[in-house]
Amino acid sequence: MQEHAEISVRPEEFRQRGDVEHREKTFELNHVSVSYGDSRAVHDVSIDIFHKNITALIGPSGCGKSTLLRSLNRMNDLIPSARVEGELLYHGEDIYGPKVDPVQVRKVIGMVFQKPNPFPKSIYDNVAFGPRTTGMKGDMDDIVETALRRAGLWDEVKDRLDDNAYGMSGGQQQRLCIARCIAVEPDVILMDEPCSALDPISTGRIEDLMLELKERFSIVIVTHNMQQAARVSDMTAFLMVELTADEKSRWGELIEYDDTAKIFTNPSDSRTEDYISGKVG
Ligand SMILES: Nc1ncnc2c1ncn2[C@@H]1O[C@H](COP(=O)(O)OP(=O)(O)OP(=O)(O)O)[C@@H](O)[C@H]1O
Repeated sequence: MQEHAEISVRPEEFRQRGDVEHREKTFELNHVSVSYGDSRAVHDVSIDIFHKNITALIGPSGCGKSTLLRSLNRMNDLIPSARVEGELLYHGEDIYGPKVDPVQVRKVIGMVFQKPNPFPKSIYDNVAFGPRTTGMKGDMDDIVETALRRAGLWDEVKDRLDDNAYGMSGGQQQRLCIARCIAVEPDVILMDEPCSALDPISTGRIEDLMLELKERFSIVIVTHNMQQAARVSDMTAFLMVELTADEKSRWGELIEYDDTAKIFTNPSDSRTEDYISGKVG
């Protein structure tokens, strides 16, 4: 953590607090909107995202799920036209505060992408990359092994750590990317459709892994797969694309946010029900 950063919560410190296992807020979004240039992608989202929960963002293509996800760790900063409005608090602190270092934010709030994107390096070096870059203390072999174990990959790769990551299967590569993300001990893992490039067996392994990882990390996942959201998530946010009458402008809006069980069995909004039941979408 750089001295000037306003974000003062350290994951290890947060984990040591004994009384926060459930429903402690990791994020508070108050009237968050994200635009690209003049075009609004997500409008006026207010939700709390809870500690050690899996939170799913679902909704039809273009409703702004990925945009909203990227706003949680300032990945949108990397898109020059992107602008975030409203208040986005992380453990009570403004993540867009003027003194916050976005690089530090992305270390504490890691991200796994749709397509596995390992570096063209050895399996070991992929996992060691983050800890080396951030100057993490400790024995590097231990750090790498712990991350690979937590990602459910150790037994498969322990005898080939020097092999190039490109020689792994897609599912293994995605678990390697998860290992790379957790090697720097983040607090939150953002996952943008992490299984969409994977076969059903690899998808099942990642879902099992998510359920294990939430013992330690908060997870926010964008998924097109409603069964996946229903299977793994604790909370679900459903977004939809809204259109102006002349259909010239469109933007994403939050329709409903609740316990996943409620969203999938007894949603409050008929639009959620229509989407979940496949009537629209
Ligand atoms: N880098 C960008 N520059 C300009 N517009 C963008 C950019 N990324 C997304 N958008 C626009 O923002 C809106 C929301 O896109 P976003 O990818 O967040 O939606 P999504 O719900 O994740 O979609 P999908 O499910 O298809 O991935 C869309 O209209 C999209 O065209």
